[in-house]
Amino acid sequence: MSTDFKYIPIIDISPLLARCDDPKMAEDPGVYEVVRQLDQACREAGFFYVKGHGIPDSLIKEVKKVSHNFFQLQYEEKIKIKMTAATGFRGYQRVGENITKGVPDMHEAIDCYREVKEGMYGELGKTMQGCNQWPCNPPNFKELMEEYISLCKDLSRKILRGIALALGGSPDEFEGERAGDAFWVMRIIGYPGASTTNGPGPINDIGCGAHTDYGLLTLVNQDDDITALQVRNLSGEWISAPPIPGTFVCNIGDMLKIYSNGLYDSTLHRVMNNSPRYRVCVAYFYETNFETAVEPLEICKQRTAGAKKFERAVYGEHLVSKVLTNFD
Ligand SMILES: N=C(N)NCCCC[C@H](N)C(=O)O
Ligand SMILES: O=C(O)CCC(=O)C(=O)O
Ligand SMILES: [Fe+2]
Repeated sequence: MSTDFKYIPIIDISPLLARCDDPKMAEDPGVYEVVRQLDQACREAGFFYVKGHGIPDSLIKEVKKVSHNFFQLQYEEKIKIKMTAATGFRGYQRVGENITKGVPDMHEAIDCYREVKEGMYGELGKTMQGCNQWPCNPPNFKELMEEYISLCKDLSRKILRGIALALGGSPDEFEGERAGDAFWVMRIIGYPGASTTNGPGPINDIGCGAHTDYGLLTLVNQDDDITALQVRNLSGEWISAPPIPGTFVCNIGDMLKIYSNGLYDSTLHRVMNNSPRYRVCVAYFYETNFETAVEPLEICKQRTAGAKKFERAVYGEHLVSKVLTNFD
């Protein structure tokens, strides 16, 4: 974020998607217009809504519905897929178990990651080794989520082709060695309603404390009717990202900040569910290849001559250091 934005722009990306795998996509006026809007949104807010994304509304809704149903179960039931170090930090965590900047978050969640097989990524990959743990109800929970993940992955890749053009690169800047074998994370998150935070039990109203996301691009599928996600602008004001039916909220992660040499920032955001109702959000995080060393792109260095140069980082190291400090 580098401005005092007051709202988060909405971008209809359908012209980009229509020409996305055409090598001449950059010459298309419709694509050009989407790229211009992406560039502006990424510079000004680091956040934007996408509509015209092509993921069926029925699937988007179903994913939230089964998530609500899971969180309504008794603790004994949810704990059957408990997240532990032995499962590569995959699975269910209770309210208060996730910690942001030292403070327990008022959310429960199921964390999922791309599968990491034994020996993959050597020593670095060890922390994340494991398979996802899925609730057994409904019986198609896993299948539904895997279908959703596959569509989110494809959509993220396509949005990044637009962002690559916006940075002045070629469309496949974030493919191949950089993100051609993208790692991904998905968090199915539940935020109890505000009234349940009175009396014994949860002790603050921060659903998720201020943080930035770790990778390239996040796709947020949030419940309709509850405004809880807030994004910080340059003056430090918290700007709401209310649900807009038919859209995803997208935001830039730390790896894209580095690639762009700070042209685009990974904007701080937090979640406060002040509504009395339980809120669900399913966040999909599209990342670089696990072992890729991320450094500012040459084209971005030229455009930011003299400005701060960001340090080289390895995504997998960044993720592991976060995962190891996210839980008590
Ligand atoms: N994979 C991603 N980006 N997860 C975002 C979680 C943010 C909260 C976490 N406790 C933290 O402090 O990072
Ligand atoms: O609940 C939300 O709207 C966003 C959650 C989030 O920022 C995250 O999980 O990284
Ligand atoms: Fe986030």
